[in-house]
Amino acid sequence: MAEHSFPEVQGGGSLILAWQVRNKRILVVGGGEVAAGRILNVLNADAKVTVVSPRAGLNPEVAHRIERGQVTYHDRKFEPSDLDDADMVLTAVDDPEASSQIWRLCKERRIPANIADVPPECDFYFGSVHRDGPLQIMVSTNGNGPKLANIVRRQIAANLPENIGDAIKKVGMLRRKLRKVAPAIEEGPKRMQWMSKVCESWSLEDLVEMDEQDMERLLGFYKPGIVPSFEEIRLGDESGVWRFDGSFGWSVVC
Ligand SMILES: C[C@@]1(CC(=O)O)C2=NC(=C\c3[nH]c(c(CCC(=O)O)c3CC(=O)O)Cc3[nH]c(c(CC(=O)O)c3CCC(=O)O)/C=C3\N/C(=C\2)[C@@H](CCC(=O)O)[C@]3(C)CC(=O)O)/[C@H]1CCC(=O)O
Ligand SMILES: NC(=O)c1ccc[n+]([C@@H]2O[C@H](COP(=O)([O-])OP(=O)(O)OC[C@H]3O[C@@H](n4cnc5c(N)ncnc54)[C@H](O)[C@@H]3O)[C@@H](O)[C@H]2O)c1
Repeated sequence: MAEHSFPEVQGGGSLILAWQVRNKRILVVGGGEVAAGRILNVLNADAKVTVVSPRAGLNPEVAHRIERGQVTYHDRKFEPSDLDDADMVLTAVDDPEASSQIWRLCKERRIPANIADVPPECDFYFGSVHRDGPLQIMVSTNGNGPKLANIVRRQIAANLPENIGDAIKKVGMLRRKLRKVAPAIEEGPKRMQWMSKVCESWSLEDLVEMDEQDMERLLGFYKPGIVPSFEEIRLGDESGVWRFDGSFGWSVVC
């Protein structure tokens, strides 16, 4: 029997996920610079954010979010009842005792929490995030060097294709249309194979250029399992691809 080679387990890492917090209630305790960063992160993920922090200690960015009504605000120190309707808690206060009390209460109530500055009291760490439309890249050094996470993130971002976010947007549109054209669960493998071929064979520029009409035309080739090139799609009737004879493109086993 052939010897399999499976990945080695490398313990000591984090489970990096894309946590869906849309409309989840997130409590941020503290209104300083660190809180400002946390608030932006969770607003970018469409959470419902409540901030508890005395007005005197508010950072200008946090004050701006409050003024704009982007968050619900309580002008006072933390009280245990603040946890009553929280799905997640983020603390960023300059008071270690208050931090630890909040952590203990969160544990009792099984609410996931991030306590800034106290890694052993964090259920999850934040990371350094690059965002370009639907694309998000997070770098974590697992508590070893947050500043280095920032530096690595910027280096990665500088080396990305300029139009990657727009290309991903277009692929998202095409996938949603494809699921309308071929909604059956049994079609999953064929859908996935066809989408993979589109992503592999079209350049990012092609994907960015692709308009609604191109998408409709391209989707016309899903049934026979073919992926014409962008040029063939744009040329339309002149390209010959519209009179498909099975001699080009990729065939997908149905
Ligand atoms: C990535 C980022 C995300 C964010 O916060 O959103 C983030 N810290 C950032 C910046 C930053 N933080 C600190 C400095 C000063 C320089 C330095 O110390 O290096 C700088 C640099 C700066 O400010 O530019 C100080 C610091 N941070 C922590 C401690 C406690 C400790 O280590 O014990 C101390 C020491 C306090 C002290 O010594 O007193 C702990 C954590 N900070 C984390 C995340 C988690 C681990 C992430 C990872 O390892 O990858 C973790 C474990 C928990 C958490 O907070 O979730 C964000 C960069 C975002 C960006 O700019 O892109
Ligand atoms: N993890 C990280 O990435 C990171 C980076 C830098 C600093 N820190 C740490 O995070 C903490 C916050 O940093 P900062 O620069 O935002 O501090 P800051 O002093 O600017 O802000 C602290 C905020 O907490 C509020 N506050 C204090 N006690 C409170 C309570 N009981 N209830 C509600 N609000 C309360 C204050 O009013 C203020 O708005 C500090 O402990 C700092 O050392 C963490």
